[in-house]
Amino acid sequence: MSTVTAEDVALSVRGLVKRYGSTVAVSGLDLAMPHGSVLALLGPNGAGKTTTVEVCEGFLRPDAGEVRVLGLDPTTDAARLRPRIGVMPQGGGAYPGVHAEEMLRLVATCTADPLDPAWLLEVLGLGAVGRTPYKRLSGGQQQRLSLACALVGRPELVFLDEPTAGMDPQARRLVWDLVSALRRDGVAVVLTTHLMDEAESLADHVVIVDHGRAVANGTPAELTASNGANNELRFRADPALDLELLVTALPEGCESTELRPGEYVVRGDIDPQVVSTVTAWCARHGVLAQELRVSRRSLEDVFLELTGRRLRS
Ligand SMILES: Nc1ncnc2c1ncn2[C@@H]1O[C@H](COP(=O)(O)OP(=O)(O)OP(=O)(O)O)[C@@H](O)[C@H]1O
Repeated sequence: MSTVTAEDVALSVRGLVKRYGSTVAVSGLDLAMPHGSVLALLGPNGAGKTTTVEVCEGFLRPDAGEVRVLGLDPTTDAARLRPRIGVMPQGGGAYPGVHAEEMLRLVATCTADPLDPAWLLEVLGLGAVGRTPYKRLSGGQQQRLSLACALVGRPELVFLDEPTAGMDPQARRLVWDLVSALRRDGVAVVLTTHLMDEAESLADHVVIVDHGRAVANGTPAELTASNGANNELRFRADPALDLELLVTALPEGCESTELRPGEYVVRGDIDPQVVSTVTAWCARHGVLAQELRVSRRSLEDVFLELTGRRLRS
């Protein structure tokens, strides 16, 4: 039987703990991803995503646990690892007076076999602003420049911390296409995002993090299909329907909730019989069910179920 070694996976994290004083930012996190795949880290504000990424990038020292990036320890092997990874930090950042192209060329000189900076700027739609100082670029342009800096050294693994935050839909699509192209070329991509559609359409594997721990782990399809209840039936009607009464009419295992006043969901094994039972029950009680539809649970539904609806500070 063959053994999987740290070199066989792009990233391996076991039992990672990171504290800031009395704050436990990461509390025993495990991650693993193969080469040429996209891993999305999702989680509410303060869940520990950026801290995890910064430990993997070698910017923070872990308090406990084992981290291997491309088979190397990011703390002790930083000099060997840096040329092989790309980093797009949250919010970017640069010397305000530096021109976009100047900055990318500077980063390119630090790498062994860089891509052509002028070509990369064109690819990212920044060809026309190459001579523009960083501080005069729009937020979305600064983000794209930051992405260019992460990619110019032909990395084997890229860390993208909220790469499309603040981008317009066109720029976001461009970044999505780029991430897909990187993956096709065998590059591993670790992505943190608050955009569920971004994770759903890009990621091979999703880890939902809360309070520094993984609370769910799987492909987007696995996560949205968990518990065998991968469909749900939604409808709108007058608020405060007697759902206990509705549930007694439904097959065992189905449950119903009023998500917001007048917005209902039935979860369980939604088959034609359940749809017929709900509509018949509504008809019997004089309820007009509007916008009735059966759909797969979204990643956002799963995320909110696991991490709650309470706003994080
Ligand atoms: N330098 C720091 N000093 C002290 N506490 C910190 C520091 N950086 C992060 N924290 C705390 O660690 C916890 C995890 O923060 P982290 O930035 O890793 O979360 P996150 O999941 O990336 O959040 P967001 O989605 O808001 O970016 C939070 O409680 C945060 O306040």
